[in-house]
Amino acid sequence: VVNGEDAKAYSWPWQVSLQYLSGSSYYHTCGGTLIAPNWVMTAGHCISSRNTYRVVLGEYDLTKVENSEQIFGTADIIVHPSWNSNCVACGNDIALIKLERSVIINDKVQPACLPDPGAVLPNNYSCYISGWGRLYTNGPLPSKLQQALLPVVDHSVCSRSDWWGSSVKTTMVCAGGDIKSGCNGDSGGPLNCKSSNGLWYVHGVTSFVSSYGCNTIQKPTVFCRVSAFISWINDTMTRY
Ligand SMILES: CC(C)c1ccc(NC(=O)[C@@H]2CCCN2C(=O)[C@H](CCCC[NH3+])NC(=O)C(F)(F)F)cc1
Repeated sequence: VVNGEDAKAYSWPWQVSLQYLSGSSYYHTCGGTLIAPNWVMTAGHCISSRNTYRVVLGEYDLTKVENSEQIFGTADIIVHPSWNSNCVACGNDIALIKLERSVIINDKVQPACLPDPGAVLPNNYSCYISGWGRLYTNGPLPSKLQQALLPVVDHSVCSRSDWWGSSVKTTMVCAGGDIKSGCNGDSGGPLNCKSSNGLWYVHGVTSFVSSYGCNTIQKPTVFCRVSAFISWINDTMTRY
């Protein structure tokens, strides 16, 4: 997250650190969202069949053991069947991870609410991105979870030729476009949006930023629009 701030510890209790095994150590590679006691939602581009992953919940400072962490192996990983790793512009950048067992729900680990099917947020609606992605383009990863307020940019603006043009589809959500943005390592994490009922809903899965720089003006962070995939999510959680 570029130009964000330290999140309050455990204030996004559905935030996940997806980590891959390299040698004898695990490394943070992507974010994710807990959506059920044994299911995590992340980005399709975070998954490689060559990797072994683990999922950490109740995480805050990646460099410390805080005794709130719950660590799980994966029982199954289902990448959206229409995800094409050669075409991030095509969308469908979403995957589901079935955990080897259910999490212990507590004040630091809770599932997120998902939006109603088809729900589209209006231009300028305030949402927060959260993650342990780079603090600036080509910069370091933070230790503590970061967050930044990113206003939603509706499709009509986001698809303007001097914005993302036809690279952005209606199955995506744009947010930001100024000096705040997601950055590499935030992939797969949540776009957290507060509803009028006072609950937080995850409307986006962090998908891409400009390859010219994470916080490039008029290149908002682009998210997979969760409300376009509710049926697939429910079907998949039922079938696997
Ligand atoms: C739509 C198309 C023109 C396009 C637009 C933007 C990109 N961006 C990028 O490639 C930049 C550079 C590093 C990784 N990256 C990204 O945007 C990666 C996803 C890459 C998926 C494609 N391999 N995502 C992230 O870094 C993020 F923002 F989700 F945390 C790539 C392609």
